[in-house]
Amino acid sequence: MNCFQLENVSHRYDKTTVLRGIDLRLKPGEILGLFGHNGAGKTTSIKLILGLMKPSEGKVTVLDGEAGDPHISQHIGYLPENVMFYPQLTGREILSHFARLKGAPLNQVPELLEQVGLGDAMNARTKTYSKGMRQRLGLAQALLGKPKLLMLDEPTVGLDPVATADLYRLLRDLRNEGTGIVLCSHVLPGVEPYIDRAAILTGGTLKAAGDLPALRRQANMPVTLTVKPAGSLSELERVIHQAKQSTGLMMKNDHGTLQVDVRPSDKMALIQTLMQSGEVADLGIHQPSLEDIYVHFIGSGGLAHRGGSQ
Ligand SMILES: Nc1ncnc2c1ncn2[C@@H]1O[C@H](COP(=O)(O)OP(=O)(O)OP(=O)(O)O)[C@@H](O)[C@H]1O
Repeated sequence: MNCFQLENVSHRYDKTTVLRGIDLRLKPGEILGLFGHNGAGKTTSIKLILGLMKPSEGKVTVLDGEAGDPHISQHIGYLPENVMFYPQLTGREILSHFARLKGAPLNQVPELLEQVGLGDAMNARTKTYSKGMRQRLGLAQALLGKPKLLMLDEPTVGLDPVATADLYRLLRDLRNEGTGIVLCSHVLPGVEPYIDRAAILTGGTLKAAGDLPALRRQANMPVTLTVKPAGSLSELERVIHQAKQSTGLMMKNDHGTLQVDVRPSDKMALIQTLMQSGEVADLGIHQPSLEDIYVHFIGSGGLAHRGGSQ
């Protein structure tokens, strides 16, 4: 079973095409990070999976059924980008209301509020909640009924670093219990260890999708070696220049340490040359991070989009 599958999906608002030929799927027990600049098409993709809209072209399958079918929707949890609640009601009252709407057992309510860290505040009116507390209440709402597919649009907005780490840990637990999770965001720092795969959208097109090693291979970005000389820096530079892999190498002296950018396929050979030279006191290897990969795929077009109208 797939939690969802998009097959050659395109979508238009009036005459403007905002998604083009998207192929993407999510398996149970997997966390997919859906990343893209403002206006890339993340929310539109989510709305299609939720069945709030039909795609202009292509097919959307959710939990092996049709997107929007109420029998399917009851197994989906959704945290929208902007959560709003009745200010006069308490967190507990609000969550109980959503539980009734969703047909979820009411005894889940206090349990979930504890789980998201609102145990002490569940009987306070939400007008007294901070932004982060409202976000946690939104998350509790999304978790009602133990969804098989959980879709979170910008879930870390308003959360402090500790709450963000708590959220990611909670998502990992749910993932381990078999929930398929979509984490939709343009906030990348910190998310890398918690996702299984990333999909990078730009201008309505899926630029890349896969786990981090696959994305690294696809991007073929250089690996950076930080090399500390055992003796003189110039001798170390000479060894690197003479190395067979030196074509296209970028080298920079950073306070007496060399930063060397090397193609992934040349990395091991260069490390061997360096170690055999006896000129290396210490060596660090820095793979491109998710943020580096994102910037690589989004490119300057992404910068233009990010400074765009949204
Ligand atoms: N209801 C709508 N009618 C017309 N155009 C829309 C509508 N909703 C979104 N769009 C346009 O579709 C494109 C994709 O928007 P979408 O909200 O899916 O992007 P996003 O990646 O979620 O962006 P953000 O990170 O800013 O939330 C944008 O150009 C946006 O202006």
